[in-house]
Amino acid sequence: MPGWPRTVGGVEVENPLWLAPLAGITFGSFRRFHRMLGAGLVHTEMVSALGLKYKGRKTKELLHGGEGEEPCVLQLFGANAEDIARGAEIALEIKSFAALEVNMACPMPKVTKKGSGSKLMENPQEAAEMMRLLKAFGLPVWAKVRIMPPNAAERTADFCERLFSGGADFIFVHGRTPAQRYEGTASREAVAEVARLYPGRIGGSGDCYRPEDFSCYLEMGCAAVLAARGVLRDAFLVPRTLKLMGAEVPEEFCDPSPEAQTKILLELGGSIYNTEGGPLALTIARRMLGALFKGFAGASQLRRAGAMTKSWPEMEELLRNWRKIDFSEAAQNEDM
Ligand SMILES: Cc1cc2nc3c(=O)[nH]c(=O)nc-3n(C[C@H](O)[C@H](O)[C@H](O)COP(=O)(O)O)c2cc1C
Repeated sequence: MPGWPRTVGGVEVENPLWLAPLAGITFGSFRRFHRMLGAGLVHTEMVSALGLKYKGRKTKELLHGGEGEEPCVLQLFGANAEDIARGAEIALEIKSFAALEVNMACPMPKVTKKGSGSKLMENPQEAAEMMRLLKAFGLPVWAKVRIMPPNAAERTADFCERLFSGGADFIFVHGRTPAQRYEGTASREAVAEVARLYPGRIGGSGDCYRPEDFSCYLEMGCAAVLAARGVLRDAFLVPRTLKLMGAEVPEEFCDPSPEAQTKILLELGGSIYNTEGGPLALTIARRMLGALFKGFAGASQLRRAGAMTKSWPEMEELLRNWRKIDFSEAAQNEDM
């Protein structure tokens, strides 16, 4: 992309469109997939610092990644700075990361009731201490926050200032308050207000579904933007946006034929099957069917057939053969 690569938040990146942390989704194969499609940086899903501390095998599996995903940022969640630091220490014994990030944004009760996620926005001292302790690992230290509710004692910018004073190198601001969870509209203006105060140090998140959503955050002063639910609706959102921004993007990622999309989904599913296992391969492939094959004849029948598959090998078989299947009979029956 013109003017890139550049260093943002202490990490060298090819472009400012990055894959967000998504719990249950941004595991290794999914991260590699989106790096291949062009995302400038990827995130792990949020990983429990306490889970790492108590040697949870499942927690450690969340870190698995491998070649082709770099730069990858580790996102941790926890309620106190010591736990976060210990979690980071254990994680870095397993794998290296481009930066260490703390989740101060998750609004879900199972996270906030233990003092983690967006609950940390009510505890700025502990949040800043997390940044301070993470600095000791010599990697860039990042945080992801939400905008403050209107009645809060501090403004979003005040909270960010505390994190920067603690040593934060980069902060993502999601333009929803914790109480909004994932409902309503994200306030880009509230994110931009903070971005204008800290040029180059704020990333934006919230309601990025179309190329112009990403451009808007960048034009308003954000140094990077996160692709989150948007890539679950349109798998090719990032490459299409990059192309519009002037990046060189392989044509097969911008206007992919059904065959090319099938190949990509088979590769992703196969990689998940081999690395993370069959049940996850099936779940993600079903989900991705909704984000692929838009506008092609037989796509809705394929989605329906995919929803009926009971294992990844069955789904694989369907994907290999769907162009040869005559869905017309099924479609006729549906029309009746
Ligand atoms: C299924 C799902 C899982 C998420 N998991 C995380 C997470 O692990 N860590 C985090 O900081 N944010 C998480 N988020 C929030 C996203 O990273 C992003 O900030 C949010 O979805 C707003 O962007 P969007 O409106 O473009 O989807 C998650 C969101 C969704 C929908």
